[in-house]
Amino acid sequence: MPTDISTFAAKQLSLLDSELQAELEETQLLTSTHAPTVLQRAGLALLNLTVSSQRTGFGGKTLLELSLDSAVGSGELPEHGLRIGDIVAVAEQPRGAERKKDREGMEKRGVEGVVTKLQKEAVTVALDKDDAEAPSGGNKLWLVKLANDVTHKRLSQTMTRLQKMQPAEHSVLTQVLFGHSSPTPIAKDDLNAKITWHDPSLNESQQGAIRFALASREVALIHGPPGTGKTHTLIELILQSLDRGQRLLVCGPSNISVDNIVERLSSHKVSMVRLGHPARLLPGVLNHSLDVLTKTSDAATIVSDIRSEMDAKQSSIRKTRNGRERRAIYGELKDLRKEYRQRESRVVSDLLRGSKVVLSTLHGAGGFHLKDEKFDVVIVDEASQALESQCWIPVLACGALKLVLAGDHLQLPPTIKSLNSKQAKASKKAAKANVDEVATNVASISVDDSEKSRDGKKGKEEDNTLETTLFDRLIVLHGDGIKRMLTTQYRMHESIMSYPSKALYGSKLIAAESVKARLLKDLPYPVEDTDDTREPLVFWDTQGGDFGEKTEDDDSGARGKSSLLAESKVNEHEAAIVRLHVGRLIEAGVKAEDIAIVTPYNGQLALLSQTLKDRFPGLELGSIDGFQGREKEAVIVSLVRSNPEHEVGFLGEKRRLNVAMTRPKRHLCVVGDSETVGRGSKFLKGWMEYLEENADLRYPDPSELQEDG
Ligand SMILES: Nc1ncnc2c1ncn2[C@@H]1O[C@H](COP(=O)(O)OP(=O)(O)OP(=O)(O)O)[C@@H](O)[C@H]1O
Repeated sequence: MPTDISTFAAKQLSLLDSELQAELEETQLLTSTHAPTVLQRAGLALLNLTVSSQRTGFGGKTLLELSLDSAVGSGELPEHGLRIGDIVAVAEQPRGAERKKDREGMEKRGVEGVVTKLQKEAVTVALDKDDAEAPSGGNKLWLVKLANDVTHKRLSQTMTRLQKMQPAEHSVLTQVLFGHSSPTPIAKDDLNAKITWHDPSLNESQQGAIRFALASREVALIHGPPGTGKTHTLIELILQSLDRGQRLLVCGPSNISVDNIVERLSSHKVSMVRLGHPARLLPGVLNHSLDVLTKTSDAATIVSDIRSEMDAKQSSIRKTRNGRERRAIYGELKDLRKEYRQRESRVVSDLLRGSKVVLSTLHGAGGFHLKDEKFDVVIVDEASQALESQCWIPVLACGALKLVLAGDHLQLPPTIKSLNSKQAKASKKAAKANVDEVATNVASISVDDSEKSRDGKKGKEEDNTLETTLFDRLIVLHGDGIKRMLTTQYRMHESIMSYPSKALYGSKLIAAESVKARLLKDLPYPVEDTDDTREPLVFWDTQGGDFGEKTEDDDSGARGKSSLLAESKVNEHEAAIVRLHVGRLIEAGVKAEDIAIVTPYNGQLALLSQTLKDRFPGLELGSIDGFQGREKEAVIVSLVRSNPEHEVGFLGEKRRLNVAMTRPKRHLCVVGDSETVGRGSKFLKGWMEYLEENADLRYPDPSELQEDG
């Protein structure tokens, strides 16, 4: 059934609005109810700053470097949670009694900008407005993090554009993406055409996926389960498309996903440009950044001359004696900036025009640089981690004829805040003891909905929600015929892989020869052969013991905003088993940095971190959600839930469990109560049964477990 494009876009717009509201509520709640010092402690503000330098950055923007006022003490900034790309306001620091009132007006009077550089002693902010007068001289300044509505603006612009398009303006690709026409059938000859592979080691399913993507006219999905070489496959697809004279726009939801591709492409001498602020890019990809190329290419001198002139003017502002002098300089800077932009944009468009591959985040593809650029194919990596509206940014920006999405819809989708806050409200009402699931990520209620819609059992209406990704929706719309799955995985021991393969991937996964029997005892450094290091799969079953979970207030004062909302679960006995198991692995010689502990509950994570971080430096501890995309030699999963009601909370989300159980290479140790967990869902029941039959089963002996207070 085709979807009405304008109705779809309108619904997305309203969902995006709720999402923004949820984010604003969270941030405003924090800034309006807490004193600046509290905000600083929570990592959301920096106090007692002064401008240590002012210069011109990419796009002619003013860069303010802020460091601690020397009257305040040592040069290092206090610990903070600011990240590059955060939107902040910089303003004069309010004094004494006026503090609260001043803070309320801060957004109006201060200047806004984006954090572009973080050093131990300074933070650099690129100001948004050209003519914003940077706060200068005299008083101390402070900086506070604001809600980021930039992303939202671009998403809603994109959806508004889609909404307003007349049917005649819809490209063939757009029509296929909404089911108004079917994808052009692929001719057998096209699929079997002779191909000279750049990488002869590609396996059959990878080659098949590339052939399929090359032969598809409008859309192709590459389904890459954990460790199956999705990015590896995309690199070959990019090279093959270039061989066919195509021009490509390659995107991912995060900077790291894009950089990963740039790094791997760079050995192939491809003419490419990476869009995006250099401060957010990996050092290894800087040579391909548009900003850096603009400075280093032959044409760059005409830009750098004028940049030096602007810098000189910027620094002279600080020496001015009155407002008139300052205004005069701002006037001159305005003219210079105009000239600078004209020259810079000539250099930029020459560079872009000469590039066969342009890479950027999905969001970055909506910038002005690509306004007049045309591409044959848009390729999106990690597409099941992106909102549908994000994927439309590159598609609409460059008039693409074809879209290739690579991802795995059976791992976790992007985080949706409005869902969390809805669920927070619902669960607060629903149960006294059961409020914790808001702490981490996606709500299981709605996730179940989207799972059903993937199975095609749900009505069309439910397909249009934020958490339904484009990847999901296209499978429902056009069926499995538009996707190809990669089936050889290069990460996990066969017994670690088997259950997720059977339960989620139609038993199609195959463990590559090189990994299927790898054990910890075979690591390339000395590891003893013990009961633990020769086992790929261990299950510590706590059923029947006195191993109940507890609900805890999360008052750790940690800086994630979620921690301010969360109550969480802990299970001290499980923590003791985890400590015992880690201790044994390390004693056998496994390096701490080769071991990770993951758990879905922040409370459990905090408890484990307290007692293990110092004892075993290098050991990694994290939430399951934060570990997506990663791998380790050994992974210990603490499931936490153990209660007479058989409540499993968000363990019920099989995509979360899938992520947890597919991170390890050689050893997976599960700690949990099979009695509680096994009643959670069909998937969990099956998993417990699989573990009981295939894992090395352990039953905790209380005398061995050392507990921490
Ligand atoms: N054909 C192949 N032959 C041998 N090794 C391969 C092959 N394809 C991929 N690999 C290896 O498998 C690992 C995973 O590859 P890659 O990073 O491309 O996977 P991915 O699917 O993008 O990752 P993720 O599992 O996080 O989605 C890498 O170490 C890669 O070198």
